Amino acid sequence: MAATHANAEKIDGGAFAADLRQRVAVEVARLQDEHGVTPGLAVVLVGEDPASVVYVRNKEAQAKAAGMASFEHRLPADTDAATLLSLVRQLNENQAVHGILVQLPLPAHLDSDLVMNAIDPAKDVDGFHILNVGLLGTGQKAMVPCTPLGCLLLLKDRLGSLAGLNAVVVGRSNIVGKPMAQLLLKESCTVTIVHSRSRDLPAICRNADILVAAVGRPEMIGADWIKSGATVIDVGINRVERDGKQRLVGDVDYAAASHVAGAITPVPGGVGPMTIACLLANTLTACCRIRGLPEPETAAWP
Ligand SMILES: Nc1nc2c(c(=O)[nH]1)N[C@@H](CN(C=O)c1ccc(C(=O)N[C@@H](CCC(=O)O)C(=O)O)cc1)CN2
Repeated sequence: MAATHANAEKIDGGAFAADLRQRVAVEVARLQDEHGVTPGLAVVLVGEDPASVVYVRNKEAQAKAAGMASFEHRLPADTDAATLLSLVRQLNENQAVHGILVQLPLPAHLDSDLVMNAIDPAKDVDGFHILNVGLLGTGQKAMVPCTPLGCLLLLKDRLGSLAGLNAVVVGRSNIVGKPMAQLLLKESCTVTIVHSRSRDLPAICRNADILVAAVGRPEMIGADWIKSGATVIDVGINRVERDGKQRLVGDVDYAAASHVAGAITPVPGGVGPMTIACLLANTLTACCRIRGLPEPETAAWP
């Protein structure tokens, strides 16, 4: 039986993201006034995966709302690799484009590593290019993947220094789990990554001051996996049917975990909105670096 804690604080990622977007918009306006430069974000969607269609639409709308130029590219699901790579090369050359994002997942016939590594690393606002992966892994100035960056910002806002805390990351994906672990390590946490083959997952998680759940399994993490007072970051976005209705739930059983955790992100309204806000912050940072201008105040890394 897990020790109970007064009801956990709900970490409002929606509000934090709105504030970050606003701060990015202020810096974009300043860049235009002082240097005549407008940051440009190119978003590429291949196919019509329903969730991706929504995410891409939101990215474009939020880029425009922040005063950026948005370059939108929709390609059919049967697009071949040569066509996609040719578009990426054109965007690499386009001086009005400072950030390039190819929405994942790509259709199965396309090799996402090949596509990510074709993006100019300076314009890789997703931080998925192998050069940025290596820079992050060695603690150097990199473009940092948006979702883990959003998680880190929420954690630092709540906890201040993370040094010395036990952090457990559940999931080892290249998009979230691995970069999240790197970021926490850079913050001097003691980091453990667990995954489907790990032994006694609940016992390892119960040792976590910070628990980041990124497995993609609806409500897999219950109250008895959580240390009393821990900060829980739920990256999962799972669509489930409950009482005949479609609902969105995380990887953590929110209601149960709330009685044990000290603070927890909800789904929706937690990590999700931070992903796009961090994308805008990365695009602004990329623009400043490419133009040789000082780093913007919203550049959260390193
Ligand atoms: N090239 C990339 N592809 C993907 C990324 C990424 O960072 N780069 N991440 C995810 C999807 N994603 C952004 O692309 C994303 C996911 C969720 C949200 C979000 O705002 N979620 C809301 C709920 C929205 C809903 O109803 O579905 C929330 O959690 O509150 C934004 C962006 C995979 N692909």
